[in-house]
Amino acid sequence: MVRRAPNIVVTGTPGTGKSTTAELIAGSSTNVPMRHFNISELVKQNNLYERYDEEWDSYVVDEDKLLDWLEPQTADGGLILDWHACEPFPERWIDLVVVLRCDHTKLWERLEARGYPLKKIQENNESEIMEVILAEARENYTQEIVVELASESTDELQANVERIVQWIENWVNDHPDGV
Ligand SMILES: Nc1ncnc2c1ncn2[C@@H]1O[C@H](COP(=O)(O)OP(=O)(O)O)[C@@H](O)[C@H]1O
Repeated sequence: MVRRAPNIVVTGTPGTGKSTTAELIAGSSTNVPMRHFNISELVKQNNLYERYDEEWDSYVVDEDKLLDWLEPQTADGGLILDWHACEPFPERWIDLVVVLRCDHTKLWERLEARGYPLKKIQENNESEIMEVILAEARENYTQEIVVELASESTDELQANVERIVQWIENWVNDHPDGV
């Protein structure tokens, strides 16, 4: 199957703005239709988990099941994979990895507003300070496709969406026969 539109990962610590960004990209009026896959929701809806972890109030993803489910979807491209991890996605599927970043004080406020328990806020805050997801992206994908973007204000949100949409259009123009 030929990929006629790129597959993009939008990753980052919870609260950095992945879903907001991905939704806006998918909703942009462009001639390249992109589908937003919120992986956490998708895992719940399709039972792609091993179990529910009560302590962390989250599902433990069955990565084999997730990848088997995603593989046919990725074949013709046009996916935005929105998740707080990127390492499981095979490099051959992916054309761009966007890592969203947010100042840890702002992130703390966003997670507090979301009603996360203190322990979960602290864990995510620390992960953002330690650049865990950025390191994961850099370790697992060729450097040219990894882009780090600050997402701390609505101006930045809008600029990021415009930049990614433009990147998608350029990709399609540069690959008239797909990849
Ligand atoms: N660039 C931004 N500037 C200001 N607020 C933002 C920005 N990006 C996201 N938000 C807000 O932060 C919260 C978390 O965003 P969300 O997209 O759900 O993050 P994630 O999907 O990474 O967990 C939401 O309330 C959202 O409106």
